[in-house]
Amino acid sequence: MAVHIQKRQDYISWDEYFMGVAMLSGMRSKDPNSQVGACIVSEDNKILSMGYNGFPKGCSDDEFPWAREGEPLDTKYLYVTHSELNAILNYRGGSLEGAKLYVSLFPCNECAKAIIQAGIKTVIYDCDKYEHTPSVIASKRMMDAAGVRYYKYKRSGRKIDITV
Ligand SMILES: Nc1ccn([C@H]2C[C@H](O)[C@@H](COP(=O)(O)O)O2)c(=O)n1
Ligand SMILES: [Zn+2]
Repeated sequence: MAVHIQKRQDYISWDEYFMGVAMLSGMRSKDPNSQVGACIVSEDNKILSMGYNGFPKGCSDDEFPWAREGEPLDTKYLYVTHSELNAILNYRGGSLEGAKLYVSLFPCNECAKAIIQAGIKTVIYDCDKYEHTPSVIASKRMMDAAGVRYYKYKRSGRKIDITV
Protein backbone atom coordinates (compact mmCIF):
# COMPACT_ATOMS: atom_id res chain seq x y z
CA MET A 1 0.00 0.00 0.00
CA ALA A 2 1.35 3.49 -0.96
CA VAL A 3 2.27 5.72 1.97
CA HIS A 4 0.92 9.24 1.48
CA ILE A 5 3.51 11.80 2.61
CA GLN A 6 2.16 15.32 3.24
CA LYS A 7 4.03 18.31 1.85
CA ARG A 8 5.90 20.55 4.32
CA GLN A 9 3.59 23.11 5.92
CA ASP A 10 6.16 25.51 7.46
CA TYR A 11 7.72 26.77 4.25
CA ILE A 12 8.29 30.53 4.04
CA SER A 13 5.76 32.75 2.23
CA TRP A 14 6.61 34.77 -0.90
CA ASP A 15 6.74 37.96 1.19
CA GLU A 16 9.04 36.36 3.79
CA TYR A 17 11.22 35.03 0.98
CA PHE A 18 11.63 38.31 -0.88
CA MET A 19 11.90 40.55 2.19
CA GLY A 20 14.39 38.03 3.57
CA VAL A 21 16.45 38.35 0.38
CA ALA A 22 16.25 42.16 0.64
CA MET A 23 17.42 42.06 4.27
CA LEU A 24 20.22 39.61 3.47
CA SER A 25 21.33 41.94 0.69
CA GLY A 26 21.36 44.83 3.18
CA MET A 27 23.85 42.86 5.28
CA ARG A 28 26.44 43.58 2.56
CA SER A 29 26.23 47.31 3.32
CA LYS A 30 29.23 48.99 4.97
CA ASP A 31 27.07 51.86 6.28
CA PRO A 32 27.65 51.88 10.06
CA ASN A 33 24.19 53.35 10.80
CA SER A 34 21.61 52.07 8.30
CA GLN A 35 22.05 48.90 6.25
CA VAL A 36 19.34 48.91 3.59
CA GLY A 37 18.57 46.10 1.16
CA ALA A 38 16.27 45.85 -1.85
CA CYS A 39 14.99 43.00 -4.00
CA ILE A 40 13.08 43.50 -7.27
CA VAL A 41 10.63 40.77 -8.22
CA SER A 42 8.58 40.19 -11.37
CA GLU A 43 4.79 39.98 -11.34
CA ASP A 44 5.14 36.18 -11.44
CA ASN A 45 7.49 36.07 -8.44
CA LYS A 46 10.89 35.73 -10.11
CA ILE A 47 13.78 37.64 -8.55
CA LEU A 48 15.09 40.16 -11.08
CA SER A 49 17.65 42.17 -9.13
CA MET A 50 19.01 43.10 -5.72
CA GLY A 51 20.92 45.96 -4.19
CA TYR A 52 22.18 47.56 -1.00
CA ASN A 53 23.37 51.02 -0.02
CA GLY A 54 27.00 51.84 -0.73
CA PHE A 55 29.38 54.10 -2.56
CA PRO A 56 29.57 53.92 -6.35
CA LYS A 57 32.20 51.79 -8.09
CA GLY A 58 35.68 53.26 -7.72
CA CYS A 59 34.72 55.25 -4.60
CA SER A 60 36.51 53.42 -1.83
CA ASP A 61 34.57 52.34 1.28
CA ASP A 62 37.71 53.16 3.23
CA GLU A 63 38.28 56.62 1.81
CA PHE A 64 34.83 58.18 1.35
CA PRO A 65 33.15 59.43 4.54
CA TRP A 66 30.58 57.44 6.54
CA ALA A 67 29.75 60.40 8.84
CA ARG A 68 26.15 61.54 9.21
CA GLU A 69 27.01 65.03 10.40
CA GLY A 70 29.47 67.74 9.47
CA GLU A 71 30.20 69.66 6.31
CA PRO A 72 28.04 68.22 3.50
CA LEU A 73 31.08 67.11 1.53
CA ASP A 74 32.35 65.26 4.59
CA THR A 75 29.18 63.21 5.11
CA LYS A 76 28.02 60.08 3.31
CA TYR A 77 24.84 61.63 1.95
CA LEU A 78 26.32 63.17 -1.19
CA TYR A 79 28.02 59.90 -2.17
CA VAL A 80 25.95 56.87 -1.18
CA THR A 81 23.87 55.11 -3.81
CA HIS A 82 20.67 53.88 -2.18
CA SER A 83 19.77 50.19 -2.21
CA GLU A 84 16.70 50.72 -4.42
CA LEU A 85 18.64 52.65 -7.06
CA ASN A 86 21.41 50.04 -6.99
CA ALA A 87 18.82 47.30 -7.48
CA ILE A 88 17.32 49.17 -10.45
CA LEU A 89 20.75 49.86 -11.97
CA ASN A 90 21.96 46.29 -11.34
CA TYR A 91 19.15 44.88 -13.47
CA ARG A 92 20.48 43.61 -16.77
CA GLY A 93 17.33 42.16 -18.29
CA GLY A 94 15.44 45.06 -19.93
CA SER A 95 12.14 46.38 -18.61
CA LEU A 96 11.04 46.46 -14.97
CA GLU A 97 7.48 47.40 -15.98
CA GLY A 98 4.99 46.00 -13.47
CA ALA A 99 7.69 44.73 -11.09
CA LYS A 100 7.53 44.73 -7.28
CA LEU A 101 10.22 46.16 -5.02
CA TYR A 102 10.89 44.77 -1.55
CA VAL A 103 12.96 47.16 0.53
CA SER A 104 13.93 47.26 4.19
CA LEU A 105 13.51 51.07 4.48
CA PHE A 106 10.89 53.28 2.80
CA PRO A 107 12.28 54.81 -0.43
CA CYS A 108 13.43 58.44 -0.44
CA ASN A 109 12.21 60.99 -2.99
CA GLU A 110 15.15 60.37 -5.35
CA CYS A 111 14.59 56.62 -5.35
CA ALA A 112 10.85 57.20 -5.79
CA LYS A 113 11.59 59.03 -9.04
CA ALA A 114 13.68 56.10 -10.28
CA ILE A 115 11.06 53.57 -9.12
CA ILE A 116 8.30 55.41 -11.00
CA GLN A 117 10.35 55.91 -14.15
CA ALA A 118 11.45 52.26 -14.16
CA GLY A 119 7.79 51.16 -14.21
CA ILE A 120 7.84 49.45 -10.80
CA LYS A 121 4.24 49.33 -9.62
CA THR A 122 4.39 47.99 -6.05
CA VAL A 123 6.69 48.75 -3.12
CA ILE A 124 6.74 46.54 -0.03
CA TYR A 125 8.74 48.14 2.76
CA ASP A 126 9.67 47.09 6.28
CA CYS A 127 10.80 50.15 8.26
CA ASP A 128 9.55 53.74 7.79
CA LYS A 129 11.75 55.48 10.35
CA TYR A 130 12.07 58.66 8.27
CA GLU A 131 8.33 58.99 7.57
CA HIS A 132 8.18 62.59 8.85
CA THR A 133 11.01 63.88 6.65
CA PRO A 134 10.30 65.97 3.54
CA SER A 135 12.08 63.31 1.47
CA VAL A 136 9.68 60.52 2.44
CA ILE A 137 6.62 62.78 2.36
CA ALA A 138 7.59 63.83 -1.20
CA SER A 139 8.27 60.20 -2.09
CA LYS A 140 4.74 59.17 -1.04
CA ARG A 141 3.24 62.16 -2.83
CA MET A 142 4.94 61.16 -6.09
CA MET A 143 4.12 57.46 -5.77
CA ASP A 144 0.47 58.30 -5.01
CA ALA A 145 0.31 60.53 -8.10
CA ALA A 146 2.00 57.92 -10.30
CA GLY A 147 -0.14 55.00 -9.11
CA VAL A 148 2.67 53.13 -7.38
CA ARG A 149 1.08 51.07 -4.61
CA TYR A 150 3.03 50.70 -1.35
CA TYR A 151 2.35 48.73 1.75
CA LYS A 152 4.15 47.78 4.92
CA TYR A 153 5.54 44.27 5.19
CA LYS A 154 3.73 42.33 7.91
CA ARG A 155 6.43 40.67 9.95
CA SER A 156 5.54 37.04 10.59
CA GLY A 157 7.73 36.89 13.68
CA ARG A 158 9.25 33.71 12.32
CA LYS A 159 12.99 33.49 12.90
CA ILE A 160 14.62 32.47 9.66
CA ASP A 161 17.91 30.94 10.62
CA ILE A 162 20.57 30.25 8.03
CA THR A 163 23.98 28.99 8.92
CA VAL A 164 26.49 29.35 6.13
N1 LIG B 1 15.28 54.10 1.31
C1 LIG B 1 16.57 54.28 1.61
C2 LIG B 1 16.94 55.24 2.53
C3 LIG B 1 18.27 55.38 2.83
N2 LIG B 1 19.19 54.59 2.23
C4 LIG B 1 20.58 54.67 2.64
C5 LIG B 1 21.31 55.95 2.53
C6 LIG B 1 22.28 55.87 3.69
O1 LIG B 1 23.39 55.04 3.35
C7 LIG B 1 21.47 55.18 4.75
C8 LIG B 1 20.70 56.13 5.63
O2 LIG B 1 21.59 56.61 6.58
P1 LIG B 1 21.11 57.24 7.97
O3 LIG B 1 20.66 58.64 7.69
O4 LIG B 1 19.99 56.38 8.51
O5 LIG B 1 22.33 57.18 8.84
O6 LIG B 1 20.57 54.38 4.03
C9 LIG B 1 18.80 53.63 1.32
O7 LIG B 1 19.63 52.89 0.77
N3 LIG B 1 17.50 53.52 1.01
ZN1 LIG C 1 16.75 56.67 -1.91
